[in-house]
Amino acid sequence: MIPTRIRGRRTKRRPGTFDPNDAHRVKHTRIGVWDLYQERQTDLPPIPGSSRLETYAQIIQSMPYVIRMLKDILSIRRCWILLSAFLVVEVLNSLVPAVSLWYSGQLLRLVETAIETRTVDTTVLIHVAAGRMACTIASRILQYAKSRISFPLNMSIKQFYAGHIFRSMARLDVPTFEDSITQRQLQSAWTAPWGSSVAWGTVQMATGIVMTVIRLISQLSVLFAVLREQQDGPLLAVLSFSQSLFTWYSARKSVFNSLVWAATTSDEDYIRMQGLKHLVNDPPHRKELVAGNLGEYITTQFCEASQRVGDDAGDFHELSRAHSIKDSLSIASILREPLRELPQIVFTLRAVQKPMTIPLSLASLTLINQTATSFSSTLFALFGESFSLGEQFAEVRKLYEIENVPNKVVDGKEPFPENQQSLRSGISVEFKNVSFQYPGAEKYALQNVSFKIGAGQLCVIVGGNGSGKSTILKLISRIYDPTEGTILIDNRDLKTLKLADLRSTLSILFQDYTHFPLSISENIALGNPALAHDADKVREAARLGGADAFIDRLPEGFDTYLDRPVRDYYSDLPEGTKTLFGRTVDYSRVRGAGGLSGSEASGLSGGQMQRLAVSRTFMRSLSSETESSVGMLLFDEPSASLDPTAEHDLFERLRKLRGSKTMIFSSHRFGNLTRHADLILYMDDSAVQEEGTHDDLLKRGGEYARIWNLQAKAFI
Ligand SMILES: Nc1ncnc2c1ncn2[C@@H]1O[C@H](COP(=O)(O)OP(=O)(O)OP(=O)(O)O)[C@@H](O)[C@H]1O
Repeated sequence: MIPTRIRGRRTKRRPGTFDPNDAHRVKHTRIGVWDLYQERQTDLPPIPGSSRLETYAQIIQSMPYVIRMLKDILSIRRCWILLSAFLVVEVLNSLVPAVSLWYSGQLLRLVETAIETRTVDTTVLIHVAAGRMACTIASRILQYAKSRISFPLNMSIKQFYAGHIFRSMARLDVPTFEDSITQRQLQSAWTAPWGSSVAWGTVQMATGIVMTVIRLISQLSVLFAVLREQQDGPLLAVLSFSQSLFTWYSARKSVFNSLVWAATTSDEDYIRMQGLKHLVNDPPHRKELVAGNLGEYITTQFCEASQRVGDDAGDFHELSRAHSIKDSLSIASILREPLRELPQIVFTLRAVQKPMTIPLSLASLTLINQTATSFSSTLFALFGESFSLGEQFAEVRKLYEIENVPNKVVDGKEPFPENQQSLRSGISVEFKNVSFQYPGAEKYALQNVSFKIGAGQLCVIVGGNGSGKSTILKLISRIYDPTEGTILIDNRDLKTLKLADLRSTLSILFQDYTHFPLSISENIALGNPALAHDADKVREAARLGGADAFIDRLPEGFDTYLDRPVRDYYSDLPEGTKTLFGRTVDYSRVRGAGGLSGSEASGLSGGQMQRLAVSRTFMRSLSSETESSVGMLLFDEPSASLDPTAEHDLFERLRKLRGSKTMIFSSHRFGNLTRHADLILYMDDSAVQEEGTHDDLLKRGGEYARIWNLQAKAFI
């Protein structure tokens, strides 16, 4: 059990080490996918709160989505049983205060009879007193049952919606994903408070409000019936209500503490899920995700991993909270409530013994006092909840609307290519008066650009920084659409072609390539999801990309995670603890803070990173099974971080392996590549200034020739 006792002080750092394997001093607990190690006799700090989501919309507008959400929740396995049980427990729970009040009224009546007639029915007295006690115990047990049912219900709902959101996000293109409105929408759907889901929060809030109303009405009816004939009732009620308000306010204060504990997970599927989540969530990966047609594959992978892990796949703090709830039904906690009631029972019994000396109004006071405490806090909760209901329903609407966010790059209808075999001899591409502005940018990245690259040609685009080279490659792969002009692929308008078909015929290495927070093997394999499980192909691609040698030197080889997407948790470790769970302890992090951290340093050089990216491209374009599915290879500065030998080797391999497919390079460097090019486009100021072969351009004596001579002289 994780103790949750709250203490208002921080423990002092002390010398020594924290060794999770020291069974004498450290206790191990398994919580879902997490292993928690606690120094004995220490507590886990409570989890800090999180902010409310900002939304403003009408309940009516969101109602169809709320109904759909309910249908979805009921369709989840086990959920309708859990939800029914949850509702039954909630209804019973909200009726308990009224029943309890009724018993108190009966006690009052007994006192009244005792004063008037000097007699008491002992059997009824015992019956009523026992009933009153049973109510408090029932209330505690119902609360426990509620927590136990809520947890699996929440987890199932959360898993369901994680898949839903993941799918909605994976299908978005770059301009839509970069759009700030879409970003906000995704953010609110993905990051719910306390790791719970919007859907579960809505269920809780809606049932909470209904139950609060039931509780208030039943309490009020019973109180009215009981106090009908009592004098001084209103005055006593006002006094009691102000007292209970004060109690309610002061009970809200809490303090945090920090003690020695650490938690880690070694669940492969959970770690991978977090990696995939980053992949779909982080903007730097979006281009490759879109161009690589990875959406469907990673969604399947995520859902499969999610299914394998099941409900254990939770954030550490969330699971630990549930774990502490599970163990919180102690004898002391059951007795606490009855003990609080004891004074009233004792008072009543005394009233029975000496009816003449105790004024009846004192008994009424106790009753009203007690009711007021629960009544006022319930009423306040109701106010708070009804204010947020509209907001919460709007969250549900957003949750469903993200699956309908239209992509800005509109899909074409025509299949491509007509003949798969034709890809072997490459694809032609033509720009006709193309101009392009990045969303939100004032300047044109391309202005009135026209050129034609024939099928099977090797084209090199050269030019200074910001001249528009990368933009040409992004437009060919429809990461963006031109603002003006037309692009033809094999003489067909690019926009009419099915996006998935088009992208599967292209293999692109972006200049600002990213690495996914997954294993090295998967980083390469995602170049071609169809062959992702073929370890030999992955190794071959790594060899062609010049990455196999350094990967083999890594302790975990191809299984190495470049960025471990799941962090370890620890708090107040003794200073001597340099490593934990085989990894370096990072003291700079806020200790015990929840959520996903930034990435761990991968320790690879820029050149090694680039080799990995090139390997991914090889995986896509040069595996024999898929040879015919790629007809054009696009490389944006593939050798920027490579040393001269590695660059030379890479170009040789690329030239040999491309066969007769079209290949386009973007480069700053003039030389090795440009001399072999069928076509050179020299770009400057967002436009193509010169075009032709190396010899043509040298003869022409323009800017290309000038820069070539400049570079050649530098090596003399
Ligand atoms: N995502 C973007 N949003 C806004 N402007 C952009 C974006 N990407 C590029 N630009 C701008 O568009 C212009 C062309 O950029 P592009 O990346 O095509 O140039 P480049 O020739 O590839 O440059 P480099 O050689 O430095 O890679 C530049 O002015 C650049 O600042």
